[in-house]
Amino acid sequence: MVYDIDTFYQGLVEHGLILPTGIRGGYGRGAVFEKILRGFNELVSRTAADDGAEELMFPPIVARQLIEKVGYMNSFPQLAGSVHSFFGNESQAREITARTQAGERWEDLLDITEVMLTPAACYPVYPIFSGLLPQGGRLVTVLNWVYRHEPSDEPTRLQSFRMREFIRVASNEDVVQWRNDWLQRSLDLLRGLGLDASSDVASDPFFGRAGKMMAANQVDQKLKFEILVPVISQEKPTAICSFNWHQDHFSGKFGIRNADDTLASTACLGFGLERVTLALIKTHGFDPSQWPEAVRQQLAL
Ligand SMILES: Nc1ncnc2c1ncn2[C@@H]1O[C@H](COP(=O)(O)OP(=O)(O)OP(=O)(O)O)[C@@H](O)[C@H]1O
Ligand SMILES: [Zn+2]
Repeated sequence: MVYDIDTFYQGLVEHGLILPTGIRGGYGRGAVFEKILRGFNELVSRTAADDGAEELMFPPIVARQLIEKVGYMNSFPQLAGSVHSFFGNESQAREITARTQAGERWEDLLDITEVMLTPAACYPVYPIFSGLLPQGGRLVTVLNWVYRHEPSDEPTRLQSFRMREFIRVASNEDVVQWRNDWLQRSLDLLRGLGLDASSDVASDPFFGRAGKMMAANQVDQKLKFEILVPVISQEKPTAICSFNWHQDHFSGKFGIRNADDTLASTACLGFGLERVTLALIKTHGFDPSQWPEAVRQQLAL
């Protein structure tokens, strides 16, 4: 297999799988790309069918207060996306028109709104767990568009993409057991699609010098695992699925308690749906009609 970012990108464009928009990491997705992505998402749903996860849906915006409360701006300010709008009067509106027509900067005429773009599909879920959990805790699944400010020419690094997540809230033991089970289940699922998947301990891209220590701590405590598949490089495989154990980070902030009144623990796992789709395309080729029959069947292609 040859790994070259430009050739891969060109191939994706030539086969109509992705549609350039002029935004780095913001290309459109063609019908075939979407069919693969949805096929995979449904395969995940079938795999998890007996778990009885509650399926919830949120818009791709979150309350600014939620972002502040979970400390996102301390950890990942470089990735944040903030929504601003216009609150001014007639003359200020005319000023915007004049400046945009003159090619001048105009954003100082905007103000922040009450919302930010959702950085991870699981964030809106934690506040709804507040209070006393039922015996055995809860399991929720969500699919959402997320935003991260990391413009790049790599087709696997997007500014906006979809995450299919499962979020478990329960006692420490139950949450860790659930995470371990799903790590193996996800590996089996991805290998069953012919992907060269392996797992490893990982860390989040925390900002700055203090962030380096947080990342080291995360690795030491094995709080984050990733499943990796070679997509744009053999030496540096791409994370297509992540498992995060937050311990009592969210439970403490939102007052989430187990049925026995102890502080709960949370964990989430997220499939990066575009990355899984790209890993399948890289592995099996640009034309899904030529993919192995067993893979086509599982994805209902
Ligand atoms: N820039 C990106 N472009 C495309 N896919 C991405 C990008 N960043 C992350 N992903 C995908 O999303 C998955 C989850 O990302 P990440 O681990 O950062 O979020 P998370 O597990 O929800 O973390 P947390 O909830 O703790 O913020 C990754 O495994 C990857 O597949
Ligand atoms: Zn998550």
